[in-house]
Amino acid sequence: MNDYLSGLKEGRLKLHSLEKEMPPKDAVAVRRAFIEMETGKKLDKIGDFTINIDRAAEKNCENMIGAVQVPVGIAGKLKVNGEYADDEFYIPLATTEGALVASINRGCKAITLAGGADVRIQRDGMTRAPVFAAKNVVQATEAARWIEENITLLKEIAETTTSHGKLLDIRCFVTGTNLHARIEFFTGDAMGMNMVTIASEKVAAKIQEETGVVLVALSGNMCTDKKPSAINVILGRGKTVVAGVFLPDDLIKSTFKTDSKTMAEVNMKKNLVGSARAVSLGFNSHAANVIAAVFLACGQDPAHVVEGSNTITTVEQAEGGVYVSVTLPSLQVGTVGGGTGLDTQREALNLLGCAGGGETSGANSRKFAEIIAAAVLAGELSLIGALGAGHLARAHKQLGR
Ligand SMILES: CC(C)(COP(=O)([O-])OP(=O)([O-])OC[C@H]1O[C@@H](n2cnc3c(N)ncnc32)[C@H](O)[C@@H]1OP(=O)([O-])[O-])[C@@H](O)C(=O)NCCC(=O)NCCSC(=O)C[C@@](C)(O)CC(=O)[O-]
Ligand SMILES: NC(=O)C1=CN([C@@H]2O[C@H](COP(=O)(O)OP(=O)(O)OC[C@H]3O[C@@H](n4cnc5c(N)ncnc54)[C@H](OP(=O)(O)O)[C@@H]3O)[C@@H](O)[C@H]2O)C=CC1
Repeated sequence: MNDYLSGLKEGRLKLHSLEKEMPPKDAVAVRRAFIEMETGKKLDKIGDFTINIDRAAEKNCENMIGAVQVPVGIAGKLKVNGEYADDEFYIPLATTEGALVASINRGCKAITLAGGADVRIQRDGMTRAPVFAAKNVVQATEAARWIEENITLLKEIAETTTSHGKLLDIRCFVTGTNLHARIEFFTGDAMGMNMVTIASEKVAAKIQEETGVVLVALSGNMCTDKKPSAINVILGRGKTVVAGVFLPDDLIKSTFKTDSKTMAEVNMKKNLVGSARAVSLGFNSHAANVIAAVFLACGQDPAHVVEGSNTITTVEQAEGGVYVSVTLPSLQVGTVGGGTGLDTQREALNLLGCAGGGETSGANSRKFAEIIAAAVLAGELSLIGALGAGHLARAHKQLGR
């Protein structure tokens, strides 16, 4: 250990090269000891964890020194009436926000008593949008036309890079001399960002070769990855999912201590008018809370909570109750790849019955997406109910501090 520490101190060794000198388990320990030595801060809690270091240090995290732990709670059972998820589920939620699990749990109870959440996937496609520079608007337009006329050729080229990915469509956007090509792929059970980025590089090279426009950036932000954007709301990204449930008046009263008129009014004035006045892209109460908690528990890319937060919630009064729905235009999830292979995250996915590849390609990631949409519906119901009953502050006083 001391030799390595002095090597790091003297610059003979680099922190990120330790895995070349020793097994990942030792490299992580040496790196942590060096940081403790340099800073004088103890890291023994960060150094105490159970996930497999070999996998994490090689595939998920460079310069690894340990892991932080986030408490995982359970909500449910939650009955989901989906095309891929058709069962009752316990939902794993990683969070530090007191009252969140209780709230989602309450929503799950109401949904399950009401017969379950109906869930459907409207669209399934992950996107990458390279940007090209043209000499003038004529060349930009001609290149866009060439792309649209040669999608079959570009599809063949893209699919030489992946056995699971399928190119579905390319939409071109010309802005002056800029050409953005938004390429959409079916990515099976993977969330797909690495897959589509690798495939898009080959597609972009062919476009450049055939049309003379010059690739400026493989991601030109019209994808749009990890940023709020209207394009994802309108065209979708990842999975576009809709979930709904009818709640009868007696169930609203017994579970949420409020009534249908109040829930509809809270939704209209808060989620629709309030969000419009704020020019928010999220017309919901706290979809991001549910998505973040499931994402952390199940090894998803946490930055994709941004896209999930553009959910739209509706509450409509109907004969004898309310019909409540959530629409998630861009939910990006995978059950293989990324962080899904880490031991604890895989266990959480396994609890939902969707770890790994599905029986047919994409079946597991779609099942997972349907479960998340139903859980978002549960969270929305409970928070709207709590606001209607005037219980939000009380709940967080009792459970969150
Ligand atoms: C806290 C509750 C659920 C109490 O709700 P309640 O109705 O007063 O409690 P209850 O004792 O009558 O229990 C009803 C059900 O709630 C669940 N429940 C109740 N307690 C627990 C618990 N300890 N652990 C697990 N589950 C619990 C459980 O399902 C229970 O049924 P049971 O199983 O007993 O038949 C309710 O007041 C509530 O949901 N409040 C809202 C809290 C919330 O949604 N917070 C979200 C985070 S806020 C935020 O981050 C976003 C925000 C607010 O800023 C966004 C915005 O701008 O709107
Ligand atoms: N590169 C980028 O720009 C970005 C990367 N990311 C990161 O990308 C990672 C996720 O990328 P992703 O491509 O999902 O995962 P991986 O890069 O881990 O690749 C998943 C691979 O698994 C293979 N595979 C095996 N079984 C299946 C199956 N049933 N369905 C689909 N694929 C299967 C596929 O191989 P094959 O293709 O050969 O069929 C696929 O390419 C995350 O770590 C995320 O943080 C996030 C945003 C941007």
